Amino acid sequence: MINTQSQQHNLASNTETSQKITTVIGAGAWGSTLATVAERSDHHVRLWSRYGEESLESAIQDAEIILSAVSMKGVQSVIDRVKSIHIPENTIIVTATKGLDPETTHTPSRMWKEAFPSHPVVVLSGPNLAKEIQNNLPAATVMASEDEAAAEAAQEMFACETFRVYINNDPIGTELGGTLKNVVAIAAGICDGLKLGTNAKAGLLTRALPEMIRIGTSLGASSETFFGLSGLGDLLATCDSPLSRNYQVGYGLAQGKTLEEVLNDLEGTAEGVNTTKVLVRLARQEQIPIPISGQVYRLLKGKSTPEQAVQALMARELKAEFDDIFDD
Ligand SMILES: NC(=O)C1=CN([C@@H]2O[C@H](COP(=O)(O)OP(=O)(O)OC[C@H]3O[C@@H](n4cnc5c(N)ncnc54)[C@H](O)[C@@H]3O)[C@@H](O)[C@H]2O)C=CC1
Ligand SMILES: O=C(CO)COP(=O)(O)O
Repeated sequence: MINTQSQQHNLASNTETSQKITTVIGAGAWGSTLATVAERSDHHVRLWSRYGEESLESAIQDAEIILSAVSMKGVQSVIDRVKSIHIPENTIIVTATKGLDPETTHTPSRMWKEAFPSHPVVVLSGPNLAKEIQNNLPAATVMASEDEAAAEAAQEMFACETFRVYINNDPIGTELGGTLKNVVAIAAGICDGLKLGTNAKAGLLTRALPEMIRIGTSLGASSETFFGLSGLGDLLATCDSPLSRNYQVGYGLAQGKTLEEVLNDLEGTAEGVNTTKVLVRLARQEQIPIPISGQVYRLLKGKSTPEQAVQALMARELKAEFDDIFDD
């Protein structure tokens, strides 16, 4: 098992000549887990950490796939570092980060594609709580790319008995499903922390999905993708599990803790905190209604309490369930 972020590891044996090489950048919870998964699939895996001794250049040399699993705040600097090294144009870049860039509002796959326009870029996203996968429990995920051959190569590289990998051709939808559900997971944690019950939770998640779809389709995603593993699938996983860091943030806020206190106690990264801020900016720009995410935003900013957020959502103007259903 991989248990340190401070070293670069060769996870497979030294007989790398006949094996395909995957380099995983970022040895946090998700990067370490994905390195273990690729090793289970019998590939040669290198796990690179910024704290390790091996240079990035040496770690990515001859890699067929470079997978980035760093948190959002590290994406641009990792891109810049990889860009300073020549990588052949057939090297596949896989991004597993679930976040939005606070400067540009762009997704990680868009940032990678802008930096490497000639390289195939694949998004990995799905209901994938790292701890369960580390414990070898079965899970399914999606590799999404406009380049089918690249998605298939990544699928083959990571699929194993306990990790079932699907492919699709909607990278932006796949990426936004996994990213936007982190905001909803904060709301779900609040809902459970306040003990609002099963009906409230079902109502919350069901009404949150159209918010995700409205934003996603405005950015070019297909609405169908949000009903797949990376959308609805990841909503179900993250919004119902105390393993989720985003859920833990909401749960802690519902206990009356401040955001600072919650984040101090948290193990790892809760991307939903930053994503909420970027999402609200995006929604304002595009004039897209996102009432649930908007309440999460107010809460994170300290502008309302969890109880006030619930009241505000329940007191909204009454409306039809689906837009335009009574139009001719
Ligand atoms: N942990 C999980 O269950 C899952 C996490 N994800 C996503 O994967 C991403 C990473 O999550 P975790 O591994 O859980 O977070 P983590 O907090 O455990 O690890 C983040 C990693 O990013 C690295 N990093 C940050 N800035 C960097 C920089 N400038 N240069 C190089 N490395 C840098 C850190 O050193 C650390 O190894 C997040 O976007 C998260 O949403 C996706 C699916 C599952
Ligand atoms: O994305 C995840 C599961 O698919 C992990 O969720 P958290 O980042 O909330 O822990």
